Amino acid sequence: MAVVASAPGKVLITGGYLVLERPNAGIVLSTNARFYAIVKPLYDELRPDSWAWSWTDLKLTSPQMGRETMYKMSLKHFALQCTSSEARNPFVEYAVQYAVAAAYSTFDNDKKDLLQKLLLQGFDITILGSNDFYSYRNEIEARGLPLTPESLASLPPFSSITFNTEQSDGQNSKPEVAKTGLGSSAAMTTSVVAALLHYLGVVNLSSYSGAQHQENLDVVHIIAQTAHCMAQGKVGSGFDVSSAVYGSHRYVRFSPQVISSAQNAIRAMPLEDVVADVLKGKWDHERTKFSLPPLMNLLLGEPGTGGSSTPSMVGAVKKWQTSDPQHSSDTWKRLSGANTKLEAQLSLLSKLAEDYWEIYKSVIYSCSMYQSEKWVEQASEAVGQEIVKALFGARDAMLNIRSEMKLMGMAAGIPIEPESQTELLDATMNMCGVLLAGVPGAGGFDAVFAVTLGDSGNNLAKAWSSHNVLALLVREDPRGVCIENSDPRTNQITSGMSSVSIV
Ligand SMILES: Nc1ncnc2c1ncn2[C@@H]1O[C@H](COP(=O)(O)OP(=O)(O)O)[C@@H](O)[C@H]1O
Ligand SMILES: C[C@@](O)(CCOP(=O)(O)OP(=O)(O)O)CC(=O)O
Repeated sequence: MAVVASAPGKVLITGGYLVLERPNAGIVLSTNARFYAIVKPLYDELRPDSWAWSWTDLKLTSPQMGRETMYKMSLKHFALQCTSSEARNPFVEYAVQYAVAAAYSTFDNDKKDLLQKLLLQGFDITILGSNDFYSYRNEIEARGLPLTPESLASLPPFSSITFNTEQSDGQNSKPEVAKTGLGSSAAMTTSVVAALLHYLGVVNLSSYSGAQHQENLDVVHIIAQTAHCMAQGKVGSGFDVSSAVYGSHRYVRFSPQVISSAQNAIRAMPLEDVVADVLKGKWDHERTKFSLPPLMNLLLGEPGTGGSSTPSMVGAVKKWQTSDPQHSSDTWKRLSGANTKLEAQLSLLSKLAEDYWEIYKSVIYSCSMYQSEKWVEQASEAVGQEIVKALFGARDAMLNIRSEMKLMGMAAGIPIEPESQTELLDATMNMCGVLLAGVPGAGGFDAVFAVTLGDSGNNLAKAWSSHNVLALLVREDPRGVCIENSDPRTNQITSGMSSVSIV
């Protein structure tokens, strides 16, 4: 029986760079862009001679990249050998090795016998990412379609991915595939780990509540986070894996030493012991409930194509921190203050919505029809004025975040908020019903985000389109990893809009 798991992509709205260091927090919103992993046995029956095998087979299919890769996996130390000429996928390789090792390290002997049988049937894994993870601007332009969300919705689900062809040119290098910046590798790793852990019986992800479910999610998180770090060859803050597992939240990173046994593993320690160690480690990441206040929407707009490579930008910021400790620390303090302020204003707005729903609703809908300079006129009594004050508090905090991030980029010699994005964000923040806008995560040339009030998102999408910016179909969706009932290709899952095929 096939197991299908899915995990969401993310947008980091506050905390870029700072979230790399504890105890700075980042606000990460998960989205309705999801990555799917479908896991089933490669062979329906156990082959008669399989008892003597010391290797099993793994087939990994990525239809969107036109890749089908075959591996042999050692049943002794879970090493993977690629037996086809296709490109390898380190994220999935580590996900498979760590998930299988997690089963070995947690099962008693009876369960290990069953596990052995499952392994001998081989693994057939298919991975699929929602279109929203990838840039389709070039395709839309090539087809002569307008740069609108409707054109995006007309693409078939799980369309082929475009590779960036430009040569890497150091700091401003482009990633391998043309991406929007929603964290495809973290969502991919998490979906594969969740599907495998569920398939092997390490966790049961079918029930969606209670303490047991939280514990199961924590196991998925630990294995996915460790596999993702190993595949990337670096330890980032982990907000992307965390949101792929838990959904939207306020994140404080884990202490990096918690995965040190995995990093030092090559030294002859069996992988199941390494994974047992990592599972027992003191995972101290924090995740606090957080989502956008009611009647506010997240929108993403793609001004260019291809995105920016995060690791080189992080490297440049770290170099600047070492070379100019005084100024960099001052900038980080100011940024941290502005991040905290934005978070506080959004929380206050959620609270005001809870306590005074009717007034909140009426003020937000009124403001959604005007530019911010007219918002003060939309509130007549005390609570309404408090709501408008909080809206301005959030805007001001965002403006401070943007200017500090821009300065940080200039000091570090990288385009965190490049001039072209500044112009776009300023224009966006001046449109009717737009609360705030910014560059998510590491910034650069990935898609920008905006938070809009009421129904003003449609007008913003139209305005963006006239500025040559493609409004994506992505919206906030606070759900984390989950088990799906079926293959998403049979459901025709799209980004919340029905698909009209034009091919
Ligand atoms: N559909 C897919 N099939 C196979 N591999 C994929 C797919 N989508 C993404 N990847 C892998 O994930 C990598 C992108 O990861 P990364 O550069 O971290 O970008 P992101 O910011 O989206 O996580 C790609 O280079 C590719 O190796
Ligand atoms: C700089 C960072 O703090 C945020 C990067 O955020 P992005 O959302 O830009 O991430 P990618 O999907 O990897 O491009 C690095 C980190 O937190 O690991």
